[in-house]
Amino acid sequence: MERPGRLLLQSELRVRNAAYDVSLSRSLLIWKRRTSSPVYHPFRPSVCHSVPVSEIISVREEEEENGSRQRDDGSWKKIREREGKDCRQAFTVLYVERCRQHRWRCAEVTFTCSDEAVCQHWVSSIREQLATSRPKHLLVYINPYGGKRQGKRIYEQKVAPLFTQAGISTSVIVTEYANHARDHLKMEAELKKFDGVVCVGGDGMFSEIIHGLIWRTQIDCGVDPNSPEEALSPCSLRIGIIPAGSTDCICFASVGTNDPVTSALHIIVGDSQPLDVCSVHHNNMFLRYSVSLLGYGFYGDVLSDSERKRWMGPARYDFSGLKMFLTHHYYEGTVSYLPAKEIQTCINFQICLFSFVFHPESSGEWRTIRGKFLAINAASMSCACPRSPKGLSPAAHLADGTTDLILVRKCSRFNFLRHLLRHTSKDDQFDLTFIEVHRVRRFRFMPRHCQSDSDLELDLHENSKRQIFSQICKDHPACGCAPAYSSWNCDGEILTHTGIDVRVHGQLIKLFARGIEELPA
Ligand SMILES: CCCCCCCCCCCCC/C=C/[C@@H](O)[C@H](COP(=O)(O)O)NC(=O)CCCCCCCCCCCCCCC
Ligand SMILES: Nc1ncnc2c1ncn2[C@@H]1O[C@H](COP(=O)(O)OP(=O)(O)O)[C@@H](O)[C@H]1O
Ligand SMILES: [Ca+2]
Repeated sequence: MERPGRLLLQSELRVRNAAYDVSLSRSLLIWKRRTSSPVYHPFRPSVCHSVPVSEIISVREEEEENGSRQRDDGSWKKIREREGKDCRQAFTVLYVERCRQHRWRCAEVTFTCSDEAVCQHWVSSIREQLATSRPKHLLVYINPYGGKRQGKRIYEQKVAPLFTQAGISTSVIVTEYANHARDHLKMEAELKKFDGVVCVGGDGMFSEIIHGLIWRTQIDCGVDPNSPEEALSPCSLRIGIIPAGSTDCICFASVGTNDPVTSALHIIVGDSQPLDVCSVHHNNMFLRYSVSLLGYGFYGDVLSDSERKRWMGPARYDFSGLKMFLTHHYYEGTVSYLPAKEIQTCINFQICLFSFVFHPESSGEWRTIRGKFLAINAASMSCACPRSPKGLSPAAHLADGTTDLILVRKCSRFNFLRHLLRHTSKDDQFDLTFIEVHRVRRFRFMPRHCQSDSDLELDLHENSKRQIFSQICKDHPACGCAPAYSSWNCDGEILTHTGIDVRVHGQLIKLFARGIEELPA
């Protein structure tokens, strides 16, 4: 248990008619049952409770009348005074309770005191301790069409009541078209009025929010958002994600679950988790930002194919995933990357599996790999999601200024299936001869048909053969000859260019989250 530190308040209060010693410090609220006899009671239920002050959701005053509680709206006070009943003051503390799989729920405990002044002192003391780093005014964007189209209902039924309880005021915008939220943040939103932005939707909706917020921040700070070499200014507003999409991997990988109530509670207690953002350029022209997966080949093809099946809801990804697995296309190209240099081996192996602590500014030399790939994936975070609870790159860090470049070389369908299946089990999906993983700060990709003249000359002979074949293949799709290009899946959006230059901007944004907590053994 955490050490309580200097006590701010200590009283004897009652909980469900039993006497408790209750104490408040800057870090903990503790209530300990008073035992009338010193005799040991082996069957007595837990007698000492403690809650970190940082995990108290709110406090409200109650009035207790002969055991039956009433909310303090004034009306009861008058009746009580008139009738002179035996009344005591009470207050209720709402706090975070941990459930299975990183889920949080709201629990409550009501303390009764004999003295009204004592009660008020407790309420105001707890409220004073809650003041720091918690948001008071939030700007909420809801995508009503994400995932199973439940965004609006999820927000209204599960999230809004908690915000009200915690005294948070909100401005809610239900989007009317794609990029509505992005453009509102870019041009209209009065950001000074808010302590954070809430995104109700999936990864695509989150992507809209960060594009709006990052662009706006650069303009406000006088930074050119289009330049690939410029150091971008970090965004000061934190972003909360209420999961209501199809994959929800950004929420899952930063909170540990895709549960709207858990997310709402992380927002209320004011958690803060920095996040790396990749900028993607093509020939010095800005294309997009990415925080989760940038995937060429398999994941690009799955996304392109699934967009036409949006009516299927989240199941479209499984359908297209199976289809693209069977299609088994591979793509040729050159990947170059700047490795992140390790400076210190990770001490705690249990947290970081194979990982090291990397110095984000250090650099090695650019390295180049040419080959035939089923997939080229850059995971800037683990990309854990319900489909793959450990994610595409289980040891990726949320905010270390690096991305994990995963190269899946051309291999048999059987081997690719082994790789895919390992995403869902404890087996290491990288421990296969056709997989390579590099932790990088920057990388480039060039599909074979865009390579330089000298490269092209080398390939000329093969190329002309290929062009003839690709014509034949259009007419005879059954021949199985692979197309030359895939597309990039950039956090669930399709990129219009295949040759890209990617750079990681360490800790460019912040989430209302705390990363995935280690579960007690
Ligand atoms: C055989 C089982 C294989 C399971 C392999 C699962 C790997 C899943 C890794 C998922 C990484 C997700 C990264 C996040 C991407 C999102 O940004 C993005 C957008 O999300 P949004 O719609 O919420 O806005 N989502 C996606 O691009 C979805 C990717 C989903 C890929 C699913 C692939 C399923 C593969 C099925 C292969 C089946 C072979 C079966 C043979 C018998
Ligand atoms: N009101 C709207 N109408 C149509 N599309 C929208 C609207 N609001 C947002 N979008 C777009 O919907 C897409 C998918 O949203 P998202 O919330 O990520 O759901 P999903 O996880 O199902 O893909 C995003 O690209 C986003 O830009
Ligand atoms: Ca990272």
